[in-house]
Amino acid sequence: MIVGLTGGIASGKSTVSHMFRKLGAHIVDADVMARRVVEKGRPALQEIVHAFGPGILLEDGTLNRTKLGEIVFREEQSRKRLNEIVHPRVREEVQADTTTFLQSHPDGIVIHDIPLLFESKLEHTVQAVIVVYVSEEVQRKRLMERNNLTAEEANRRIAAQMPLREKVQRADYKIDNEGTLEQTERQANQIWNLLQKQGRRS
Ligand SMILES: CC(C)(COP(=O)(O)OP(=O)(O)OC[C@H]1O[C@@H](n2cnc3c(N)ncnc32)[C@H](O)[C@@H]1O)[C@@H](O)C(=O)NCCC(=O)NCCS
Ligand SMILES: Nc1ncnc2c1ncn2[C@@H]1O[C@H](COP(=O)(O)OP(=O)(O)OP(=O)(O)O)[C@@H](O)[C@H]1O
Repeated sequence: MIVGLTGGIASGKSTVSHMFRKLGAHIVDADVMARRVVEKGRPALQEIVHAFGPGILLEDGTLNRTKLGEIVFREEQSRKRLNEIVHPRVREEVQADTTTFLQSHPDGIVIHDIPLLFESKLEHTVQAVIVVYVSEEVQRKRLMERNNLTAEEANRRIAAQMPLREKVQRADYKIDNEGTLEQTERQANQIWNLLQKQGRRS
């Protein structure tokens, strides 16, 4: 069974995916895949240099993620260009990892942690979608603290995604991550039990 886990930037997807991992899920993290496909020597990195210029690399030849982030969260066209380079490769890696896992664990639950699941129209690739949500105020505060951003920078990143309330409306399961980690974990446990029942039925 494949389940999508999504939300807004800094709404708590990684926090929740760690909880599901502890419960026994196999997690496929799109952010991890997106880092892997742009490592030194990979064709996507060459394409990024072609599109954004050699100044987008650090001295050691790896991607300057801070600089690229500043560009793409400011300019929609640049973001689209980067997405065109990175997303098809991330999709391939997600699929390959999932196939390999399910071959050896046919009854396992695979969770696709994909921040842009709805934006990229990937709902049809999963059997259920879990959305992790917080209010926009808490989202901005946690994002500013985690990434050391100004309110304006954080707002630009939030605006680069579908509004979180729209994602909540499309969810099969919702996790309110505004409270304590214990409160979040309780919701994750309940959903895990429901997913196991759903898996046995299908
Ligand atoms: C712009 C980049 C270099 C910034 O790197 P950085 O290390 O600062 O951030 P990181 O990759 O950890 O992403 C943090 C969060 O930003 C959000 N985000 C990232 N890319 C995008 C995007 N293209 N559009 C909207 N939101 C995005 C996601 O919520 C993600 O979880 C990087 O995010 C990137 O390569 N983005 C393009 C690939 C992508 O879309 N990744 C997201 C899921 S596949
Ligand atoms: N319930 C909570 N209480 C307090 N802080 C939290 C809670 N959940 C998450 N955080 C913190 O909020 C920040 C964002 O959480 P996390 O990294 O899990 O979000 P994410 O949705 O995976 O982010 P991204 O989209 O950027 O990958 C982190 O610094 C995390 O430690």
